[in-house]
Amino acid sequence: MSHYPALRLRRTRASAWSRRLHAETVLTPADLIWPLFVSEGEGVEEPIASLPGVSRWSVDNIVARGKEARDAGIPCIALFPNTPAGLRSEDGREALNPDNLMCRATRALKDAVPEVGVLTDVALDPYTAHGHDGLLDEAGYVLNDKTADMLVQQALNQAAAGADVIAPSDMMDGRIGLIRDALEAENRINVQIMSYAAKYASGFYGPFRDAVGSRGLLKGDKKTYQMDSANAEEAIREVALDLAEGADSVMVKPGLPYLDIIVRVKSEFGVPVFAYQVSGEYAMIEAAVAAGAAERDAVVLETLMAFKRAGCSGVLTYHALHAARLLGA
Ligand SMILES: NCc1[nH]cc(CCC(=O)O)c1CC(=O)O
Ligand SMILES: [Mg+2]
Repeated sequence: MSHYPALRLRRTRASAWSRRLHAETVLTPADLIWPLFVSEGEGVEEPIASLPGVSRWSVDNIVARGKEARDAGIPCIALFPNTPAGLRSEDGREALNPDNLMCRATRALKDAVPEVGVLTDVALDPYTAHGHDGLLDEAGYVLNDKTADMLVQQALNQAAAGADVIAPSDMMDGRIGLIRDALEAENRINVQIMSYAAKYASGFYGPFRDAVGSRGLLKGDKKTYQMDSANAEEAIREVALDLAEGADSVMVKPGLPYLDIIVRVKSEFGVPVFAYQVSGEYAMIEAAVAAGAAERDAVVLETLMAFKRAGCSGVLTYHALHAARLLGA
């Protein structure tokens, strides 16, 4: 082992070509999943105040975004609906409607840009009148098994519309195995499941709840089903169960505050791990940029690289299109 002055770690950093040559991690457009919010109507773009730069789009405009994704080299889009108020109910049954917003957007995307993957969110919160991810008992507790039965039907509904990846974000116990069995029974053997396996009850979801219209409806919090930020061992158990039940990949969410969880999951299981850089994280970056405290391009790419360095296969990020264009297809 040589020492200074023979050993100088700055030597390989001295020029751009050498920094590129020595980079341990790469970030490309292929690492990005772009979350999009779907609204009713035609030709509609609805900006979301708490998520500056992000809009809800009607199905026709979602197709246009799909083409942008393809052209920028983004492999996959994630869809979330802003269900019209009149279609929200106690049991969220609109989630099972084969012509709901998600299914229409999925069909339109698979029709127009089949080469882009479509990942659909399985959870009832965009469809319930109370904004929770499942069915409530009289005391307001989210019922696990009855909710899981609904989630299975919701997943089958999305798969029938053409979803490539089913992504349950509800945190009910046992739902991955139930969904996998149901997909097998319908012979949808190549539909993937990306489990939101370690999803924390977080203060970083606020702008998302504005985007899907559930913030004003939500009573209480989601701490009886989403994880406690104090816990890491429990995240390992969640991931182990979802993998045993048939998940193809697992997600950690939110992103940057939970990089330690990503590292542990990756080293423990060696499976594809994804991070969701959530709405509040996006909003923090945009607020810092607006305040003149940060330069957007630099912090966007730096945070996305952090996920790759931690071991992620990819990242769901509202900055996906911007980042993909910076990186070049
Ligand atoms: N099923 C709910 C869901 N799916 C994705 C997000 C958050 C994503 C984001 O903040 O960007 C949430 C919010 C919540 O759990 O209340
Ligand atoms: Mg679980």
